[in-house]
Amino acid sequence: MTPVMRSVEDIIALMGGPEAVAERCGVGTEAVRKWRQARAIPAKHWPAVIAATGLSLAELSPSTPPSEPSPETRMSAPAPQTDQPPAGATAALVLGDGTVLWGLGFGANTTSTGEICFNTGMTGYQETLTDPSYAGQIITFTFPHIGNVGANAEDVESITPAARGLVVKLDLTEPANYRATRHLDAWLKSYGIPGIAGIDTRALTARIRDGGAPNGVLAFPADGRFDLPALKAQAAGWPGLEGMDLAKEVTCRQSYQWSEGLWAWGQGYAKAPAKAHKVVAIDYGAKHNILRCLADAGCDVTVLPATATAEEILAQNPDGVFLSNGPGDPAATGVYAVPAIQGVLASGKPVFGICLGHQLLALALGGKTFKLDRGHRGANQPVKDLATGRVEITSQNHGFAVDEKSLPESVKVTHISLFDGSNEGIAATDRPAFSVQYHPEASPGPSDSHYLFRRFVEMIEQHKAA
Ligand SMILES: NC(=O)CC[C@H](N)C(=O)O
Repeated sequence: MTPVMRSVEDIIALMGGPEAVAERCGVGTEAVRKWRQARAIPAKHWPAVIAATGLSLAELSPSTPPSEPSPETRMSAPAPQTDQPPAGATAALVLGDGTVLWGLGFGANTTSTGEICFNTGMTGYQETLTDPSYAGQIITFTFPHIGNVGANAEDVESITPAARGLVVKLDLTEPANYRATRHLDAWLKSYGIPGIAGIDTRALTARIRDGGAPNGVLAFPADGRFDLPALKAQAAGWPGLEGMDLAKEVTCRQSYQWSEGLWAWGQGYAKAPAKAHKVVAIDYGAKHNILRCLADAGCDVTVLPATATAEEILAQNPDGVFLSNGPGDPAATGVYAVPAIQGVLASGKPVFGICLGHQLLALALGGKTFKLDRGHRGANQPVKDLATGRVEITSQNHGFAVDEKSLPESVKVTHISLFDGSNEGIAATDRPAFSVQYHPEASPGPSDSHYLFRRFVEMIEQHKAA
């Protein structure tokens, strides 16, 4: 793997377009067309490119996604020396296999370790960064303009962001939005989160697509010194998300009441309407907008820590129990969460789960989960409702999934992903319990699936009436 700094398209644009490139390199435009197709410029032309752009050698190593190289135009020269920071580089993303990607640091001067995933959302980076399900992960944003609307105090999904870092293509610009109260850089610094810009995020995403999400280290040292052997060892030595219970790190320490409703243009967050039903929400790393959606649907929400036992949950005498989203491996969190959920199911109370809550419900009902080769993260993921045939565009963020083959007869599949056919929803046929893998609360993303909160409340109403 070669380091990734500039894409071929970027280099061509910098040089003034394909004709200019052909002229500077002394080739025909057909050759340039082939380079674009192969996403690589033959090494013998690099001196001409360096002369025309003023870029350093290390910045000129176009990525070559493993699945798409065209053999005749593939780079033939040895990869440039990556262990020396190119001029101007202030941060490094070091992958578990020793690959070093250099870039410009922003946010906090620190070093952080995690799984490098990618998110395809074009909006809502602040909500994404504050989604507790990103604990243990460094997020690569495929959308290049991250930071352009700054940061504010409203678009947050938790009190303290759990994401370990962010990787972006373009350097952060000044915020241009009337709601911005801070620069994203200052906001990240205040939470100790490092970022790196100048990375060819398309190539990094193609790499994750082809080889799975690597573990890595994002280093933005204040003194500009990189101990690469130590960083490589740190990246290679990180155990990975499988088997990791991260819910216990992000859950609330004690129970609390939630009363904020949904956000409206010009009004901010509403006071929740009259509360008809008492719902206990188990916080495995709950996004605030889920709690807002429950409150908006008429639920009086009491939030309990992830480790709450069935007795503690049922002692609240809830009309329904909600299982939240959260980070890490569901099987690891399931060690203590599954017995609690099974106790709740045995009581016959309605249960609704989202994302990690969906996976934990599946485990509690006798199913299994596994790590996906390619996680789903973005705000535009199509899901099919098998009962109606309708397609919902959904917000998603998960790296594990429910194994449909493992589900007992008493559990039916209700939703599937139209991207890869993986499971997106289940319902028990013998009790009032259902869940979805995606995020009906959006934030960020579309609100096609808000009806699920209504469905939960209807289930509670039916159960109360019975
Ligand atoms: N958003 C979530 O709840 C994520 C669930 C789980 N941590 C996964 O990655 O699959």
